Amino acid sequence: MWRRVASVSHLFSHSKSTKFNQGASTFKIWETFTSESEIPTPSKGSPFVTFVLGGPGSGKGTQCAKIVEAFGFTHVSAGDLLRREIASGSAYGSVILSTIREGKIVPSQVTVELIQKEMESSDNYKFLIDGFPRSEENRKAFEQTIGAEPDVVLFFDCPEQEMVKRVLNRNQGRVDDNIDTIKKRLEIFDELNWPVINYYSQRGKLHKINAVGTVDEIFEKVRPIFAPLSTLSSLFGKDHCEEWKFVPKEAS
Ligand SMILES: Nc1ncnc2c1ncn2[C@@H]1O[C@H](COP(=O)(O)OP(=O)(O)O)[C@@H](O)[C@H]1O
Ligand SMILES: O=c1ccn([C@@H]2O[C@H](COP(=O)(O)OP(=O)(O)O)[C@@H](O)[C@H]2O)c(=O)[nH]1
Ligand SMILES: [Mg+2]
Repeated sequence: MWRRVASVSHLFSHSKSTKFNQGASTFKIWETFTSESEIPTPSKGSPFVTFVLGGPGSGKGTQCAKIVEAFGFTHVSAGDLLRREIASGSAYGSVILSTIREGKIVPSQVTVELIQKEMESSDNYKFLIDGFPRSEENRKAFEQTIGAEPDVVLFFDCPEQEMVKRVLNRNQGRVDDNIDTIKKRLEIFDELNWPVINYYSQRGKLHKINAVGTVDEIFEKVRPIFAPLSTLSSLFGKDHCEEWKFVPKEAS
């Protein structure tokens, strides 16, 4: 279900000044809409953020590519940003590399800064944040730094055996796609990611998707979650859609 909300000023209550929270006028625009007009009014815009969660090999990246193609999101993969940072020879590179090798989680400050830069350099307002947040600490750091909460949270639910099989067959030359690191990543996922999943489930934002099946079968479960976005785009145009927020169904 979709409804119009009082813009997004509530999303930015703890925020620093970022590209996305400078529109103090947006609440006034909503007041104008509710009191005087039935026609949606363009606002300064706000990010439409989707977090994409799931264990290693659950198919997050694969499904993100399909969502980008169908719904025009910008894909921000936290893992890819970290790997790019290593490849660039940055000061953080060696710490990131050893953390990834051990299957642990890179300090939130580093990851959030990379995500923030990526979001701010994009002209798009729809973002898929893939593989993040991996812990409650990650989640809180994002909220505080970016000043936004996710509108939608996808969780690809996949049995461990299937995840291990997929990761071992991934063939992308990743330093962490070996059986020892996968075991550690699964342990860390169990310990630190479940609290994040439960947090969003309690807030009614979580869409749990059974990640077993073909890529297309799984995408057919994802598609209806975003279908209202394209309906709104065709009815009102992009600017007007920035004024709409998704009100998710109860988590399944
Ligand atoms: N539904 C699926 N069935 C079988 N293999 C899949 C499926 N989805 C993705 N894969 C493959 O599994 C591996 C891991 O997928 P990926 O999207 O990288 O997962 P994640 O980003 O969650 O680690 C890749 O080699 C991918 O091609
Ligand atoms: O927010 C993040 C995302 C990734 N990682 C690190 O990067 C690795 C690979 O993450 P990616 O999301 O690429 O792995 P996937 O789940 O897709 O296999 C993880 O195991 C972590 O060590 C991290 O520390 N923080
Ligand atoms: Mg991935």
